[in-house]
Amino acid sequence: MTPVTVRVPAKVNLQLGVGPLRDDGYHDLVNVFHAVSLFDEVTALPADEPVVTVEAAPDAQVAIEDVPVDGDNLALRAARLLAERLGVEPNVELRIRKAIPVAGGMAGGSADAAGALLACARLWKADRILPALPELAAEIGSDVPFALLGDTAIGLGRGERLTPVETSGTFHWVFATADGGLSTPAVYGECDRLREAQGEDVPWPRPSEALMKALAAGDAHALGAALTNDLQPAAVMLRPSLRRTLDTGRELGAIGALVSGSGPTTAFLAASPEHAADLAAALGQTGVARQVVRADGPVPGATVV
Ligand SMILES: C[C@@](CO)(OP(=O)(O)O)[C@H](O)COP(=O)(O)OP(=O)(O)OC[C@H]1O[C@@H](n2ccc(N)nc2=O)[C@H](O)[C@@H]1O
Ligand SMILES: Nc1ncnc2c1ncn2[C@@H]1O[C@H](COP(=O)(O)OP(=O)(O)O)[C@@H](O)[C@H]1O
Repeated sequence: MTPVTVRVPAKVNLQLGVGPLRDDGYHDLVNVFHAVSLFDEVTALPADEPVVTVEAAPDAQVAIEDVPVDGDNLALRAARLLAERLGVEPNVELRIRKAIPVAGGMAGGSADAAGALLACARLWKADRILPALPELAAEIGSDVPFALLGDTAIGLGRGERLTPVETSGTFHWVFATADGGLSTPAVYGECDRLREAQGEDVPWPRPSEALMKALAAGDAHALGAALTNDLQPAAVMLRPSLRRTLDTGRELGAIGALVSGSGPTTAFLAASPEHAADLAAALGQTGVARQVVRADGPVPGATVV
């Protein structure tokens, strides 16, 4: 059996509308996912037992020591789930090469899970299961189906019910990663706490028309003005230094700035590739980020390379 390598993109949320807390502990969302050209790679090889290894991609300053290499690894969980569904032994070695920040709000673990599903389906010559992968992906995590799909899409429900969104052209991003991650459940919990303290009813989130128009027109300035993230106040409350990072990016000329998902990575939109290069260089010099990374979107989802 030949090894199979799959490349999977990170995401940034262009709109993250968070509805009330549901009885099952999740929140209904309007989650506009946008896949960007920062990729993890997952290679699946035959093995005597399930095993996972993790290494950093060249030049990527990612905290691989924070990634579990036991049964908690999302890629390994995905491989086991797929094997169970196919009725085969989950005997696979998964080699993960990470460029996506760990616990950074860019869905790196979800990307690895999606990559493992596709790589194992190919390794085990089970193409018949490919149409069922989005459903299996949703069992692993709310963000995993999008990592399979890629490009730009609205996620409803927990974020797993996806509809592609029309876009034109390419958008140019600069990401500032941070030292240490933020726990997704902790950020949702802080969001609930802040809302309760404010005592207001939580409005039902709706897709932003301004955002959809900006995406369809390929209008970066309009997109920058339409970016929203309901988790941002909670992420900033838990990591107050993010306020300064966001302000610095705006002062340096970003046409849009927000926390990526549950954070702590921050995302800055540029008007052109040259603007992105200038912005990245300027942000890098301020020392507000662990690492400054440029990426473009949208890009396709999990792809065999
Ligand atoms: C916030 C987002 C934005 O895309 O991602 P990150 O920025 O962390 O990558 C997602 O909603 C995270 O999705 P994902 O990381 O797959 O979450 P899951 O494993 O499904 O759930 C982890 C926990 O997050 C909370 N959760 C998740 C999704 C959702 N719609 N409502 C929630 O309240 C719940 O506390 C849940 O137990
Ligand atoms: N393959 C993996 N890559 C990264 N994190 C993983 C992986 N498998 C499990 N995890 C766990 O999931 C947590 C969240 O991971 P990640 O997807 O990187 O962040 P986020 O949900 O903020 O986008 C990490 O803290 C880590 O403990």
